Amino acid sequence: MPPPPRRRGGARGGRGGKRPGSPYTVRNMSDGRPPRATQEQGQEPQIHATPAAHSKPPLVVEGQKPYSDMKGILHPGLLEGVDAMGFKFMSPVQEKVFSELPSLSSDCLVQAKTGTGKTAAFLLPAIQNLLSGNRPPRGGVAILVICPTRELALQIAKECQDITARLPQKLECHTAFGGTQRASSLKRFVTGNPSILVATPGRLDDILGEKEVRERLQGLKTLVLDEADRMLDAGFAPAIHKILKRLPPKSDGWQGMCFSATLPERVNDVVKCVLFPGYTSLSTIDPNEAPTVARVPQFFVSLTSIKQTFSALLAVLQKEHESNPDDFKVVVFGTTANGVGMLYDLCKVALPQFRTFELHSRMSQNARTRTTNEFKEAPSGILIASDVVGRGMDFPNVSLVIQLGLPSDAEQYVHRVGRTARAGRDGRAVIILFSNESFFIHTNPSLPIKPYPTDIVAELPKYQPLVEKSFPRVDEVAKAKAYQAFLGYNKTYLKKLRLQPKELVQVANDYAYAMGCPEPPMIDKKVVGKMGLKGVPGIRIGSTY
Ligand SMILES: Nc1ncnc2c1ncn2[C@@H]1O[C@H](COP(=O)(O)OP(=O)(O)OP(=O)(O)O)[C@@H](O)[C@H]1O
Repeated sequence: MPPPPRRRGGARGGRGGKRPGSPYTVRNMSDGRPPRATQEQGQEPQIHATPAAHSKPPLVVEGQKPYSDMKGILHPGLLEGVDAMGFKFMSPVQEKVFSELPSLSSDCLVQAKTGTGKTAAFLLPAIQNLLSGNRPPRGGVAILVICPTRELALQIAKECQDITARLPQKLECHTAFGGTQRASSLKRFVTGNPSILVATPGRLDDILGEKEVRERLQGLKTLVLDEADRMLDAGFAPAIHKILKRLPPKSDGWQGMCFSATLPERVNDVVKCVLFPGYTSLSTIDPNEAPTVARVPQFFVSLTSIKQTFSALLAVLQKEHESNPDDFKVVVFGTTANGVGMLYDLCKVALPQFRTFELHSRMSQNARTRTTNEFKEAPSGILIASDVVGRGMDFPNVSLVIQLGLPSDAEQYVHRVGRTARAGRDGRAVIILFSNESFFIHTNPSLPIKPYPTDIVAELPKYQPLVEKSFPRVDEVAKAKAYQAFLGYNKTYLKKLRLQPKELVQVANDYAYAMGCPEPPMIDKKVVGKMGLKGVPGIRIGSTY
């Protein structure tokens, strides 16, 4: 039985208000210079406006308070700003923050589902706070937002720019993230008047080494950790702690705000570094409910062999397209950047009828920003992506999310699913796992993932010829890199996959055969050593690229 046709946001009727149709620019540590026509390597990235309001139904459900109720609490310029963005009513998390925070400058830990307006829920109180007289001297940063990825930093800065666009006095929002020229952007920052700074941890930590930058942050009023659980996990926590050491001490009284769709228990132990004891904890999620959006039917396809991976991906894409040809904007998540590069090459060859996009950390920042903008504006198409856009990114109208391979944890699964069904729309999600990865479904029973409604596996032989015909046209180096990345990624999950190193190599070799490789690509001796796979039979030592 094919999946039923989907309804998209229409039941809520009406559309959001008008948004300007021209591209917005976000300054990257700049002081308001006009947008560039093209983007040169290392120069300021620009992010385009989310497409005009005609594609954007309101996020709100009946019974939410209108923003007009905030007269006298929010600055009239901010109210005009949100109105121009099409925000007539507060989303539940926005309403909760305004009604339940003891004051707009209170410390808080806030959880709400993906795509429900958390960005405005932290920007509005923080900016209002700044406007109410809590402004540091000229050139000082009042609001610092730290988030995990460059794309997200640009997106948050753009939303900040939209929100503040109608204020009588311009507030400069700067960004700081890697992949852009450090010296010139730093100069713009220290010579500008940056009231708000949106940054990723690596570059922020780096520029805080400069005395002038530290001085700019001495009057900090609000620190926001967006995707707080990610910012405080083992990967980012060391950088965050280093950053905190160079900011004014918490005892200076700055406000701490931590936001995420997922806040696992362990976060409570670490948020103390930015929140005072007694902080307000807010959630719009019932504790017995899964933190995925209820409107997203979620399915899994369990493969008997890794060899079926590619035919399964093509099968799911084609099936989903057949059932909803007019509503087909898809994000496919792979597990590694090189794996994503190869999948993109495959899809480009095998599915020429669709517009395909690729986005991962091995691309230049310019290419990443360009693809982000293009996919935001595309009415349909397939984005093959790694986790650089797994959290926070707001690509309008994504109708389907496919995850190919094991997510690192339940939180990552939830955030990826959250790229669909945003701002009140509907969406679907499918995860494709091979037998050893299927434990993910059983070990996360709270996730509402059901078997895919049709027996995809039985139909795979139909799709195999397309895989076999397409792979000879995919670059051999891309395949070799994907193979190596597959081994490296899965090596870290050996125990969970219930595989011995030798068995993993066999699985990886099957993956290579499925890509049409006559024999497994060679791997450099040093790399094999680093992976801890030295001496494991089945690996071919040598150099492929
Ligand atoms: N009050 C509102 N009315 C209409 N649209 C809104 C409102 N608030 C936010 N939106 C829109 O909803 C979409 C999702 O918002 P946002 O990106 O802030 O979600 P989020 O909760 O931060 O998601 P994630 O958990 O993925 O980071 C955006 O397109 C935003 O412009």
